[in-house]
Amino acid sequence: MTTTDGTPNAMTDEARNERGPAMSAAGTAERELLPTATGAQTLAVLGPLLRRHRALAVAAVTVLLVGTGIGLLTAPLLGHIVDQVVERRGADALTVPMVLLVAVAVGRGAATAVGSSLVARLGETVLASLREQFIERALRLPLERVEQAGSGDLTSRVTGDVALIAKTVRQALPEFSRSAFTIVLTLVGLAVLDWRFALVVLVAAPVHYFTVRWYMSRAIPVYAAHRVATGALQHQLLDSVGGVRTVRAFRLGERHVELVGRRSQSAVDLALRGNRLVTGFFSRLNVAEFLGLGSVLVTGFFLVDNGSVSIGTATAAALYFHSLFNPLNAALVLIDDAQSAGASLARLVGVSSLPGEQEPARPGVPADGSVTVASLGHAYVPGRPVLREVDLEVRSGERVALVGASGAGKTTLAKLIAGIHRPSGGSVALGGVDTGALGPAGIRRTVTLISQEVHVFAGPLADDLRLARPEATDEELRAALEKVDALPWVDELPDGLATVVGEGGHRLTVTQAQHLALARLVLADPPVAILDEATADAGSAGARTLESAAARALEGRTGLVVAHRLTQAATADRIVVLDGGRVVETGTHDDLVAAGGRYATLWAAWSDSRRESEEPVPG
Ligand SMILES: Nc1ncnc2c1ncn2[C@@H]1O[C@H](COP(=O)(O)OP(=O)(O)OP(=O)(O)O)[C@@H](O)[C@H]1O
Repeated sequence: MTTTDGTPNAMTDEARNERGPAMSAAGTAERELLPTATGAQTLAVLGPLLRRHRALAVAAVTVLLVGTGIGLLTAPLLGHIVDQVVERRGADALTVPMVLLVAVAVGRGAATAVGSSLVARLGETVLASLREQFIERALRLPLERVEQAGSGDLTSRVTGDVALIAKTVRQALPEFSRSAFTIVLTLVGLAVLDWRFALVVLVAAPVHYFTVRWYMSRAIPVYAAHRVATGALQHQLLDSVGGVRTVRAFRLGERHVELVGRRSQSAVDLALRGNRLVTGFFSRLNVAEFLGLGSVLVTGFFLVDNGSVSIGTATAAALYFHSLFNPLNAALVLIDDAQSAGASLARLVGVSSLPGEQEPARPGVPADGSVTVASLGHAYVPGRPVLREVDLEVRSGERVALVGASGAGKTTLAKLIAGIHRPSGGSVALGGVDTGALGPAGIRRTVTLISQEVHVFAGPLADDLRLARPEATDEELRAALEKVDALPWVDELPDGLATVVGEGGHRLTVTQAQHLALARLVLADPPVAILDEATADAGSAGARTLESAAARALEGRTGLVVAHRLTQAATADRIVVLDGGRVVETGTHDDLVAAGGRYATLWAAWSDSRRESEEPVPG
């Protein structure tokens, strides 16, 4: 199905969820969050992405290695200078090593800058591919799955997790690579000076090893739990703030404050636990530094004493070890960032590896615009059906109004026909083909649903319209707008079709946004269109304008209209009345009024309310 408003329907359903106190109180409590990938699954997704950029990866590693190698010359050069001074060789003997020191600094700086930027580029490129993969899959997730998890879970992955990985890729990854190379090459440099130096440096290694193990075993679950807690908190905030009217109406304020407080407390507790771990981690690293440097100095003393090495070499060894402090600490601290980024990455990959919509091998082709609903039933919550045994036959080109009290199941029926939800029972066929055999893409081509919450995408108005038909010319866009009576106001916009609308642009009224949705419907030109409350929210004058626009947009196609304004029902070919999830009446307006049943009661109430507001009642 297509919603011409293009809104991921999660928001629509948030609004629906908002309605009942039952959900507000309990619905957020037990959500089945979207999955998080295991380490192996994450690597399995990252591997091919990295392989695609092998040349860039090799170039980045080579340049960084060269830069680090050049930097390692600093310590021996300083050691050489110390030897020259000890041997009282005079100032001239220092010229060459000094010039070399400057050359080493410049060479190392240049190579490190180029290498870091190559690593960052590699990281950004891989992240971009991963993000595209994630968004592509997220948009194709079955709506039920997103609803089960709560839209906050998906939103926090798209925003928080992606931002965290991006930050790590930009800042931590280049530094981590530099540090790792420096550590390895410095150890090699120590061994070249004298193998005994390399050996004693390893005294500190067990402390490092156990510190990292101690930290990782505690930090991984804490970070993973922290991200989950933040997702849950974000969802709770969306629920409580987004549903503020319902919360107030049902006096659920205290309950919601308590829920937000509880979720917020659990996020804070986990953050504090993370902080305590970091402090413990650094104290242990200081012990390792003390042990390592002490060992190198004592070894240097004995080696110089027995004449095995010069004072300059011992100095170089001490400088080497000292120069390990920064990269070692940086690399270990970055493990912290890597942990968080790893947890976020696993959450992205978890969504990317969910099964998406399945297209049938040979999708069927609808013969016409007819809609056949047979024994249709649906329950959002198992055991609580909201539609039962609904049978409905809509002829191609017919206009049917769905009428009923609030909660009768009109929107649910509309969504099941549009393929947004999969029915719990029964079947829907479009143009004689079962929706299962049509597949998601086939359903999208056949039905367009316009819901009340029309989303106007930020950008030029023409682009917004072309979402429905990308290849449409400006003339076709204008014709579609004219058909739904929107051309006059579009022509009056500062830049006409090129006017930037939506977030940050020209603000459209509710009626104008609905006009756009109807124009998109005309452009998409599906054989079946469903208008769900499309005119309900526009105020009386706006609603009348939209009613005639909607009637024109439905010309030449099958139209199902969820009619809150019964004037829309009165002009339909047929009216289907729903009550408690069942079809209780079907017929024309005149027949149903004459029958004196459910519809006649609704019509009488509607007419009374209209008379009170002194609007002419048709029919
Ligand atoms: N996403 C959802 N999750 C759980 N229950 C839902 C969901 N959407 C709707 N419901 C419930 O299903 C029932 C039918 O709702 P539906 O929106 O289909 O009725 P409606 O006739 O369109 O109502 P209205 O005229 O108020 O829009 C209601 O009890 C509603 O609370």
